[in-house]
Amino acid sequence: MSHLLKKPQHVVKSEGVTIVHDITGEQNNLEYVGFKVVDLEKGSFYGEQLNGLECCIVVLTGRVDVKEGEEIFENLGTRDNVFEQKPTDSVYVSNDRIYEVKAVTDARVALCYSPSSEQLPTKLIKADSIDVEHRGKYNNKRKVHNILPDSDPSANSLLVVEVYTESGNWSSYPPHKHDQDNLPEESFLEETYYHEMDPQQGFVFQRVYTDDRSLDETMTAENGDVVIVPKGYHPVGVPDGYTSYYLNVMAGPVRKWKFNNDEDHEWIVNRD
Ligand SMILES: O=C[C@H](O)[C@@H](O)[C@H](O)CC(=O)O
Repeated sequence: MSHLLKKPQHVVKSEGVTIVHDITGEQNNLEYVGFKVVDLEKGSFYGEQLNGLECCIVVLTGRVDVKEGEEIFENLGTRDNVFEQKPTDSVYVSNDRIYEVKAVTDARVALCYSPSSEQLPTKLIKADSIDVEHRGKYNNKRKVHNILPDSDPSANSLLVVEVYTESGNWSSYPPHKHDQDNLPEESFLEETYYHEMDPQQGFVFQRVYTDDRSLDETMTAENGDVVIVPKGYHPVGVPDGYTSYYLNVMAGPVRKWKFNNDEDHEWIVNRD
């Protein structure tokens, strides 16, 4: 199995709290991006101190309260299943703060981390404030919820989006990369993909590859899997009959999403 593919681990942390994915610290081969998925049973709590990291708490499913200092954001979340395709609520929490999530219902949250040293205000990113973007044509149509895009100055290094790709379509396509710290030509952003499938037994094909093919991994990502993108192009293909969801976390030395398409496939974009 590719070293870039991470299967759900489901580690019980405490009563009612299960760590589905923990891609942080030693087990993380990324320098900028960290990622966790946590399942919370109704009434349970999960919290942490953010030393030198900022975090975007994305309420994937269910309802939660989020507390940071004197701030309490209650009954966050808009959906019981990501495939309701409604934007959801998120909370941005900056470095050196302590937050706590309480599950109002059974819930699944994504914790998206990146380095931060200039403490910024805690911010509720309401579902109804999310920019919904329709990209692509022919068979590369996809819908993007821009949760923390680089146009939003609320974070220091973190970028978070979620993407829906319908049956028979491709996304992150034509293949593009953002692995050069060379602005204004290209930015260097590591990336993670948290995948879900509808129906659940579905899968997508994801390739992660570089121009010189020194990295060239093609993976089958199933429901709940995470794919790590340290560098290179990273297209996703969705088989007929299934809908793909993924949550992207990106971060690097500069908080700018400036990518370049694989020249071999640039023609895809230029069709009428
Ligand atoms: O670089 C960003 C990620 O590859 C996805 O967020 C991608 O841009 C989504 C898409 O436009 O298909």
